[in-house]
Amino acid sequence: MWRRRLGAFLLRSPPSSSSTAASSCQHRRHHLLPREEPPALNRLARLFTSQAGSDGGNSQKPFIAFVLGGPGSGKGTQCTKIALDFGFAHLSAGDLLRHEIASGSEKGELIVDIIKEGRIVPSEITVELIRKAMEASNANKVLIDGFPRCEENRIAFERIVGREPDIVVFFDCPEDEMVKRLLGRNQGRVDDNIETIKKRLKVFESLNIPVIDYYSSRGKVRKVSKLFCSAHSYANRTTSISYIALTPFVAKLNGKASLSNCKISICIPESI
Ligand SMILES: Nc1ncnc2c1ncn2[C@@H]1O[C@H](COP(=O)(O)OP(=O)(O)O)[C@@H](O)[C@H]1O
Ligand SMILES: O=c1ccn([C@@H]2O[C@H](COP(=O)(O)OP(=O)(O)O)[C@@H](O)[C@H]2O)c(=O)[nH]1
Ligand SMILES: [Mg+2]
Repeated sequence: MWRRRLGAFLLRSPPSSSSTAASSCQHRRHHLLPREEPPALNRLARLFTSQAGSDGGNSQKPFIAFVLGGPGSGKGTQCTKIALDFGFAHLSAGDLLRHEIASGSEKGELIVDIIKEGRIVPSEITVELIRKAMEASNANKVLIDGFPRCEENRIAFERIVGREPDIVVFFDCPEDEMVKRLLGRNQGRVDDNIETIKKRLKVFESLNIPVIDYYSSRGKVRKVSKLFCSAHSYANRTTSISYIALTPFVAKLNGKASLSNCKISICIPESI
């Protein structure tokens, strides 16, 4: 009785309006975030069925999932697990930038200053690093973690790579939880201090949320709700939830035609 199914938390309505793409990284608030919906596993079944017949995995193009969420929302943690379990290549935009810094290049000097201030690195630098990493990985399923950070990033990616993502997984973590996690992350990062964290949170709200709104309006966003993102004592379940966000698509890629092959629901205590 104290348990309920939650697969449907991740299912969103189909696109209801056209894009509101901005041409540059502007500061603004947004109202098109995906809605929470009541349980409806039949909708999941329909979604799966509608995907199963399409060109699942046979095309030359890799399947692309953008993984977004505020700083400290758990993107990297979840991507590592998804990559292991589902055979995705995990490309972290932040790690690619930090790698460039570590290489001692001139570009790296510019990047480190921007990261210290919590600002966004010019699109052409990041997109080029991602494009090269995608090419080098030669993977047919790619998680792009922490990118695009703003509308300008998104537009540059779509122009240069010539693709939209297939889906966008969004970790909607409460701000206080993100701050707590970042302050405890202990990876010696130049940006995990309270001053920079405040700036990063502002940049996330004003520049990254519009990207999520945009993809939401195109029906691509699978949101992991605040409730589950903040459930730190249920880290494994949070992982299961990100599986659910991806499962219909992974099943499509694997060419599986039966729902019984998918992890389509999990049970959690009502209390969290
Ligand atoms: N569900 C969770 N509960 C508690 N701590 C978490 C959870 N997910 C991630 N963390 C921790 O929070 C910090 C930030 O996680 P990370 O995956 O690096 O987030 P992001 O990539 O979104 O910034 C890390 O120290 C990580 O171990
Ligand atoms: O596409 C990107 C990804 C990251 N960053 C910069 O790199 C920092 C760290 O990004 P990362 O994704 O590693 O941080 P996280 O959100 O995982 O804490 C960000 O604050 C930005 O300054 C950026 O400019 N563009
Ligand atoms: Mg990260």
